[in-house]
Amino acid sequence: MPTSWADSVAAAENTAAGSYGSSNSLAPNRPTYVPPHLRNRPSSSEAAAAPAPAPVAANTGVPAVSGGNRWAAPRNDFRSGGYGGGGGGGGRGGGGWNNRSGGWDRGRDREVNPFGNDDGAEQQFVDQENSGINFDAYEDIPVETSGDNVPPPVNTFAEIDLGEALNLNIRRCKYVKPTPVQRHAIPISLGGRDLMACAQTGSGKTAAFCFPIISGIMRGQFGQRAQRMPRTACPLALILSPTRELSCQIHEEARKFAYQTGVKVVVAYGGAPINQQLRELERGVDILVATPGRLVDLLERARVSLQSIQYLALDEADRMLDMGFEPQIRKIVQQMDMPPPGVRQTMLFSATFPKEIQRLASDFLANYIFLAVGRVGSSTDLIVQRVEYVQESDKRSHLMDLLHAQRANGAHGKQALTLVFVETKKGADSLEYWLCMNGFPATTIHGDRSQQEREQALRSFKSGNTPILVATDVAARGLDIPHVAHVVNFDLPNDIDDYVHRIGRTGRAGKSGLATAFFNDNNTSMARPLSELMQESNQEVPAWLARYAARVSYGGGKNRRGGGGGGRFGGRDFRRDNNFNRGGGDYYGGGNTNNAYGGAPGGGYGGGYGASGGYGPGVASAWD
Ligand SMILES: Nc1ncnc2c1ncn2[C@@H]1O[C@H](COP(=O)(O)OP(=O)(O)OP(=O)(O)O)[C@@H](O)[C@H]1O
Repeated sequence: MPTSWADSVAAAENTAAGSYGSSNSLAPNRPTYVPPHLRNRPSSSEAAAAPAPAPVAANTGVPAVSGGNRWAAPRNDFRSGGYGGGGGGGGRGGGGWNNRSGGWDRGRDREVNPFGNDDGAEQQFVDQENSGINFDAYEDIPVETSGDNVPPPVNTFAEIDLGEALNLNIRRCKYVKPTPVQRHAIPISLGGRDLMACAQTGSGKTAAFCFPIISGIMRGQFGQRAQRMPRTACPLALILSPTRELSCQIHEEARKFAYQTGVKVVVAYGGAPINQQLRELERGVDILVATPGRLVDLLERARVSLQSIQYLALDEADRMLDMGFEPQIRKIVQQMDMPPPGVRQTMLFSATFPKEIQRLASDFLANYIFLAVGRVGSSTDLIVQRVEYVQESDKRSHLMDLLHAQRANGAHGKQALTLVFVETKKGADSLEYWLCMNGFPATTIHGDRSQQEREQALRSFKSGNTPILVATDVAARGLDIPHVAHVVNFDLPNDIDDYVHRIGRTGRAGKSGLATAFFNDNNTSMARPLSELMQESNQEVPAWLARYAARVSYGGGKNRRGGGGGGRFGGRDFRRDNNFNRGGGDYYGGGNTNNAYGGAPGGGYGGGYGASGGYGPGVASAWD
């Protein structure tokens, strides 16, 4: 039985044409390429697998925050003194609200409304859910926490005292209830605890680290910000991310969450004129969102000092700590003037967290809580994953085939937004050119394009003007592009974690999505991790891929799963490994698992949360 429209096409091809002629006996017996106009259409039920883009929802208008609020005092009213004492985040969680101005119209600066027009009544967004979010998809999601005295999760935003202005912005965003990672991570961070959090792509991690930071700054308990030099900016929070586009996106999101809270968010990233960013910084910054390279530049010019940092968040933390970025991150976090772990609060977030990276990351954390949201070692079930055996020389025509079928099945013959990942920058350019020549409006994003071109490409893709975006891994992580219907791995990555992030550009925020990968003999090292990942996320693994997976031995390396590799998101806290549990549990103070997938009976949440220390080292809690 065909399992996708592409399989249906393949089935039709099988009857219409000969075999691929591959000499490899493992390769599936596939016909030669037949142009789409010569083929039968796939069956209609399966054709629906490539969802059409929904209309883009416009932002609602935003009324001004009304009434005298608690943040009516002028900004920069930090109490004098050090870090608020207590170390280890002590004193962060409690206390009242400091007076901060709602909106930061100091001097020349007026806060621009990030929600767009101000013409809507509040009721308009209060009653509305964020369109298209399928919360049911998250209801049964397993959650695992480990560490000392894990604060209990919340079920609603109302249960958390985030502050009136931030709550209003949450409603403006139409977030009705917190996603699972938010339910757990926000109370942990508000409790002043360091956190390593692992949750699926598209599950709302950005808000999970932004809300506690904004709320904490609104409380304003951090004392006077010492300024060594008049032109040196001293942010209270630093959010680092690996790509310029992701930093921009986090900045946009954080500006919405911080609107009229008095908390100012500034972004700094490479490839854009530094002078403009310097001017922004001079006007004041509470939260700095940055890429590591540009930040190092600003630090070396002494235009930014990290001495007042209270919150450090690393988004895509495993990427930030892998070989490419680690030296820069160590320089920023350990060799400049940032307060040490235990004084600042540190939050690490990603959808993937290999154990070796967890080990590295623990240098940056103090007595942290590990949080895993999602079934252990799984990809999100919301993404339908297909793998097709395609020889290198057939990839273009095969892609064309997919795009034709997708267009034919799309609403009003429109092309659904399709993100095509390739390995090289040259490959991206040449595929883009070829697609355009063949009547498929495409654009490209990769490291050889100017920042202006990259941003323009992203805009053009998002708007649907060029519904096909050919990208290198620069677009693999974090980008939240609404209505991406299909991710095509034209060239498979060499690392299964990269695959997880790439396909995560679709199927976001509870929506469904489709991911197709082209596999051939150049990708044999991916056969096993790919088939395991597909199995774990309830996908059908083609028999030929299972054969490859069974034959190919893979002796370690990044794709090794289980033990050293650490699995996909939902991976386990590396402190639970035997090595780290010996000697009385310095690292690991307990584990709580809240999950529908079996496990040891007994226990439960109650015992794990008490101040008396939770579960003993290495003892897994009950699964609810
Ligand atoms: N509580 C919520 N209710 C409704 N929508 C939400 C909520 N939280 C986040 N979202 C939306 O979900 C989408 C995905 O969120 P986000 O980009 O933070 O995911 P992520 O977990 O960081 O993904 P990735 O791993 O790919 O970086 C965004 O469009 C965001 O606005």
